[in-house]
Amino acid sequence: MSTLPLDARFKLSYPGFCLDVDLQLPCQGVTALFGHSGAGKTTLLRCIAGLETAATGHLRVNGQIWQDNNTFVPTHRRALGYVFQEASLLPHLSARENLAFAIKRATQPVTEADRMDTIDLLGIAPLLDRSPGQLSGGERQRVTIARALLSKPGLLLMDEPLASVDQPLKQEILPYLENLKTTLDIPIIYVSHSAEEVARLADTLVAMENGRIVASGPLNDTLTRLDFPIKLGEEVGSVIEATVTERDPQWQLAKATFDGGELWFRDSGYDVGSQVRVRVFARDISLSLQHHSDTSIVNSLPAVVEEISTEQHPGLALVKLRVGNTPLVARLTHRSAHHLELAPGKPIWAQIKSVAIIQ
Ligand SMILES: Nc1ncnc2c1ncn2[C@@H]1O[C@H](COP(=O)(O)OP(=O)(O)OP(=O)(O)O)[C@@H](O)[C@H]1O
Repeated sequence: MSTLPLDARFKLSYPGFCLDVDLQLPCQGVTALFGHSGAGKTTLLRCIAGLETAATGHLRVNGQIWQDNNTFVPTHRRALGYVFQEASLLPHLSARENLAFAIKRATQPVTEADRMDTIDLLGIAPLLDRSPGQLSGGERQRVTIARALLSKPGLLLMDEPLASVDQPLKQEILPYLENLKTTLDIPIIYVSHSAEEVARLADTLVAMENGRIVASGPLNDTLTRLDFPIKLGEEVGSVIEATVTERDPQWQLAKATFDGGELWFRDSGYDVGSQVRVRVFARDISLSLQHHSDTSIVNSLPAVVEEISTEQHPGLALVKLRVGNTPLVARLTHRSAHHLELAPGKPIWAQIKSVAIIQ
C-alpha cells in the first residue's frame, strides 16, 4: 500500500454549479466529505471514480495517476469500490452469488480466508442464501459493502450509504462501519451530511460549499474551529479519542484517559485498554474559575481559553478551549463569559456531565 497522499484537483462546470477543488488526503483512514445538499460532494466522488468524464484535473491514488492532462483511466480500471446511497445488488442473484460476482472481477485474487473475513466483518453469514428482495434495507447495504470490499479496492468510496435507512437501521449499521474503519488498511472517502456519522467515523474532515473546499483537516481540529463554515446548530462540539483505563462495575461507569485528562461516562461494556471515541456537545460543557468537588459533575478538566466568538444568537458565545493537546468548544451566554472575565490565555475548569457524553 502506498504511503503517498491521495492528490485530487478537479474543475467541472454545470449550469449554475462549478466544482473547483484541490485536495490532498491521507492514504489511510476515513475522510468525510461533509456539506449541505448541492455542495458538490457526490460530484467530487464521481470525479474520483472517473464517472465525470468532462472534469479536468489531476488525480493520483496510491501512487498511480488516474487522471492528468494526458491520462484518463476508465472507471473499470480504477481499483476502487463504490457504495451508493441505495444498495445496488443484482436482484436475481442471492447475496452469496452477488459476492461471487465481485470476486470474479476483483483486481487481485480473493482467497477463501479473505471472503470469510469480509463476511464476518459485515455480519452477513446468515444472509448469504437470501436474494436482495428478502433482505432489510440495512442488510442489503451490508451485503453491498461486502461486495465492494471483495473487489479488493485500493480505495473505497461511500456516498451516503446510510441515507436511505431509518434511524434504528442506521444505528445497526454504524458499528459495522466503525469496524471497517479499524480493520481496513485502504483509504475510505465517505460522503455525508450527517454530523453524527462524521463524528463516529471520520478521521479527516473535508467541508464543502458551492463546489469548493471550505475547511479541511484532522476531524477534531476542524470541527472545533470557531469559524467552521457549516453551521452545526445544537451539534457543535468535539470528538475525543481516548483509552478506557478503568471500569466501575458498581455504578456501571467507565473511565477513559485522553491527552488532556480523564472522563467518566456510562459503561457500554468496554475492555480496559480499548480505544473509544466520545462526542461532547458544546452546550454540555460549563466553565468554572475553580475546581469543585461539591457538585454532581464528576468530569472537571483544567483548560485554557483560546478564542471566543459570537454565535448566530447574539446572546450566545462559543468558547474554544484547550485541554492538554485536545481542543474543546463550550457554548455559554455572553453574560456568563463576561462574568467569568473569559479571555484568550485564561486558565479555567471545563465541567462535563457524564450523562451528556455520547459514544
Ligand atoms: N449531471 C448534472 N447535470 C447538471 N447539474 C448537475 C449534474 N450533476 C450534479 N449537478 C449539480 O451539481 C450540484 C452539486 O450536486 P451534488 O450531487 O454533487 O451535491 P451533493 O453535495 O452531493 O448533494 P446531496 O447531499 O444532495 O447529494 C447541484 O447543484 C446539482 O444540481
